[in-house]
Amino acid sequence: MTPETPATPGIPGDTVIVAEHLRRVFPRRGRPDVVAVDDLSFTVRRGEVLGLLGPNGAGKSTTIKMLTGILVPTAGRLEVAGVDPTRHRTALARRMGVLFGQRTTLWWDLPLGDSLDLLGRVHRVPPDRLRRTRELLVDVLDLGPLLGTPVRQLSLGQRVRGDLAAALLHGPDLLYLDEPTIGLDITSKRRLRELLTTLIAESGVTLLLTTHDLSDVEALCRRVLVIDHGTAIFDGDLAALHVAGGSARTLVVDLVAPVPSLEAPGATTVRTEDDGRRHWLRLPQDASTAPVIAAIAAAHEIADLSVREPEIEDVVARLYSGGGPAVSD
Ligand SMILES: Nc1ncnc2c1ncn2[C@@H]1O[C@H](COP(=O)(O)OP(=O)(O)OP(=O)(O)O)[C@@H](O)[C@H]1O
Repeated sequence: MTPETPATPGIPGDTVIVAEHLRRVFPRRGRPDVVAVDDLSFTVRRGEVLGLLGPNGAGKSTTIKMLTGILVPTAGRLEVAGVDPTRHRTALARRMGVLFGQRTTLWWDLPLGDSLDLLGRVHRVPPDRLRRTRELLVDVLDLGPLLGTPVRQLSLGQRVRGDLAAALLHGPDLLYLDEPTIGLDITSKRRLRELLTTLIAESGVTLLLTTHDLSDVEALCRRVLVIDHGTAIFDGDLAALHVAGGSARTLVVDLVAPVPSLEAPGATTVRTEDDGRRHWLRLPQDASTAPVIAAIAAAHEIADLSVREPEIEDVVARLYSGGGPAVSD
């Protein structure tokens, strides 16, 4: 494997991934080709945690597969740790961990422990280091009681934990997690997120995560890349995502005496119910509710009120559909 970092002018030296005008087409016999990834460009710096979001079929898994070298791009340029992943797949595999939540990389018929040992040998991890890392992962992922169980007998949550151990066994500094929490119960999800949070903080790993669970993104990612129809429609941090999605806070006001419409400076009434007793007012996400509440209270007797923060789900859904501002109701 050649250079560690890309020598592309204008790209910071700690950049680990460079994707430029990436395209991947799947030809189909007798039917139109599928353009899974289309003119996708982005960079990732060392230690960054990037959430890859997009609706079903947007091209997220195809992108991850190109990054790992499993799939060859039809066009465009891809550089991972300074090399072309399809030409240096084996060398990159030593520093890369991959988890596909929907399928296992473990041997189906082998006990989990044997699978892990075998993988350690495949990656040529020195025995001492393998033993230490294996012990640590077994402890943190609570795999002890499962080591003797054939992978096919593990529950989904147990299997994903086993797969995560497999992905981390050789100490990768680049981690691709494709839907790691899919199908997990709330407790397993929380544990996995906590583990990843610790890993990110302690090891400085670069992590690319695809998920449909936006609470994964809120828990783990600072930056998100939203893909739709194979191309990037947003690249930035979570705060910018709210701005791009037209996020709004919603003030729900219950009045003692009904009014047909409620006016307040800085807010727009978006809904009225209960014969004019309950009103929904929308404010920009960064606006203070205090002056709006004060203005309403000066003119009306308030029975109750609540503020609803925008849901990231609504914001992202708006982006997918290219729609207007997100309003929580
Ligand atoms: N091997 C293949 N042959 C033909 N078409 C494919 C192949 N792999 C993926 N596709 C198509 O490419 C498009 C992108 O698929 P991809 O799996 O990358 O999407 P995704 O964003 O990961 O979706 P999801 O959220 O549903 O997992 C889809 O239309 C899919 O049907």
